Amino acid sequence: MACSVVLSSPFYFCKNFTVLSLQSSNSSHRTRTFVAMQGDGASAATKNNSDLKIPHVLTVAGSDSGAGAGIQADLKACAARGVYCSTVITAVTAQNTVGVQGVNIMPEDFVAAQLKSVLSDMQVDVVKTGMLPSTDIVKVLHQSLREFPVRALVIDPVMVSTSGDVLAGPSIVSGFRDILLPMADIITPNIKEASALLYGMQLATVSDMYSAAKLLHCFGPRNVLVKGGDLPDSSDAVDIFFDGENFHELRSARVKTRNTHGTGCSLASCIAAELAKGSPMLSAIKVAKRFIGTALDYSKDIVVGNGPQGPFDHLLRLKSTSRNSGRPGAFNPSDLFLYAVTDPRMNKKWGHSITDAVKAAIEGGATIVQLREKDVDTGSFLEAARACIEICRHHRVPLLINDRIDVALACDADGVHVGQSDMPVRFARALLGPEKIIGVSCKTPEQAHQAWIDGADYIGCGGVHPTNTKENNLTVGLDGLKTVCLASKLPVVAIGGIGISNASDVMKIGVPNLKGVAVVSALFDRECVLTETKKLRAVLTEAI
Ligand SMILES: Nc1ncnc2c1ncn2[C@@H]1O[C@H](COP(=O)(O)OP(=O)(O)OP(=O)(O)O)[C@@H](O)[C@H]1O
Ligand SMILES: Cc1ncc(CO)c(N)n1
Ligand SMILES: [Mg+2]
Repeated sequence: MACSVVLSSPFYFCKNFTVLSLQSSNSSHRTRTFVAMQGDGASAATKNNSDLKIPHVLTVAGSDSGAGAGIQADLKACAARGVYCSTVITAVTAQNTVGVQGVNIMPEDFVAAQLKSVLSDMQVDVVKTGMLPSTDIVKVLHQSLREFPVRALVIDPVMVSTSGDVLAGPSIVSGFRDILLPMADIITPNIKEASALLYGMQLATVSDMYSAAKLLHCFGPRNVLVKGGDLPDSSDAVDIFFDGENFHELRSARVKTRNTHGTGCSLASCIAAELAKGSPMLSAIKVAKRFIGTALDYSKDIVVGNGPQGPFDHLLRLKSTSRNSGRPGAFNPSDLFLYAVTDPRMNKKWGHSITDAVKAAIEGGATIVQLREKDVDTGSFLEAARACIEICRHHRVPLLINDRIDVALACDADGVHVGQSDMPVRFARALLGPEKIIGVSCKTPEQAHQAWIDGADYIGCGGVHPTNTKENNLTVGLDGLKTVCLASKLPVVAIGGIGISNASDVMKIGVPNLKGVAVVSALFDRECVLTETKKLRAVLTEAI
């Protein structure tokens, strides 16, 4: 097969290469796979309670000691997508953000043993392959899949790492082409891999990617996704999908980051995960691509390692430092010391914008801010919250939202404060996740106990004294406050009718988990919020 023929005419190449024989061997395999798939599904339903079955991807790939790509990326991607992932390790690489320092290939009989262990026992839905470093391993995989058919096969024909290190030598290319591609439901080569599979065809443009996708389809996979992450001079991340009939050009904004190591492995694993959940191919690809883009964006500034290409964060937990600069991190009970609660009527009365009021309170010494924008429409509340969050992040002061979980989520606030008749804490926790701060108003030891059980971070106890910000509010007095503090396993902030004149008495009740006072009028129903906050701060500092 001459290279020049491939390069000069894709169509001619398809018609004249071994396409017909590939397709016929392919379709016979397909039939087997399909029949097996039907049987597999039926037996799964009779053997097990299928409702309890978790979607299962088996990855057959190499280990990356740096954990950005390979088996480790596959595990993280599947975990992030809510799918069980088992692993057959084909090679162990010594690898970091600089490159690949060593490769130790597993003996093929031990790869076979791993495959048998997993496939004979567990109900694997989808097999995804990554680094397959020898033709013998490719053959072993082929044999295992014939013995234990699965619903779908995703082949990521890993050959060269982005650092330029060879992960599967040129001898593997024919193994991919002749053995695996005809079995595949989808193949996901990057530009270099597509080129290698196509005998060195140059891929420099999106139009070349279209040609490559069509040519690769001739080798027998049902679907082809040519990934353009490494396409030079492209402001978008463009991938070309071809299902044998139609093309889809999938574009997303290219995230400016060094942390793209493992995008290919992760994309293929996400596709496998979505297929395992039952998605059709194109939706699986779209979900997977969006997931990679989000994860890259989320972790674009994290720094792991000193080399040119770092890993990204699949679990969206290691937050980008630029986006979250100033984010206060885990809840610190001492943040309750001077707790400022906003009030739109007071701001209106004194001609203060919400942002000016919040800024002044923080500059005066407030240690946490709660936006309590009653009777304000949702759009305006969100707008105010987004503006305030910038100020709070800048000063490393947590911002909480009163009542509105949706607003807190939309503006990525640090948490919420809920009342006894608002969203119950356990539901708020389920919606907000483990890291957001949740405070709840409590008047009794029973409520304080429940708050602890439900997963709140602090309680607000009051009204300690009568207040005009809450009508018909039962006051608990200093004694009631003390009783609740003693019963509470959570830190407490006192609220209700507290100001410069009585804050000291409140703090002096002498219970260690009373961490501070929350105030509305004492700061915001004043002409100069900055001055009043400074004065209150001085009183509180004096009292402890
Ligand atoms: N900077 C980026 N911003 C957004 N998406 C990207 C970026 N880089 C890659 N992608 C996307 O990530 C997916 C993987 O593509 P890529 O071409 O990087 O694979 P790969 O080279 O096999 O990856 P690997 O680094 O694991 O070898 C594709 O959907 C691609 O469009
Ligand atoms: C083990 C392994 N598999 C795949 C890749 C491709 O990113 C890599 N760098 N390392
Ligand atoms: Mg790449």
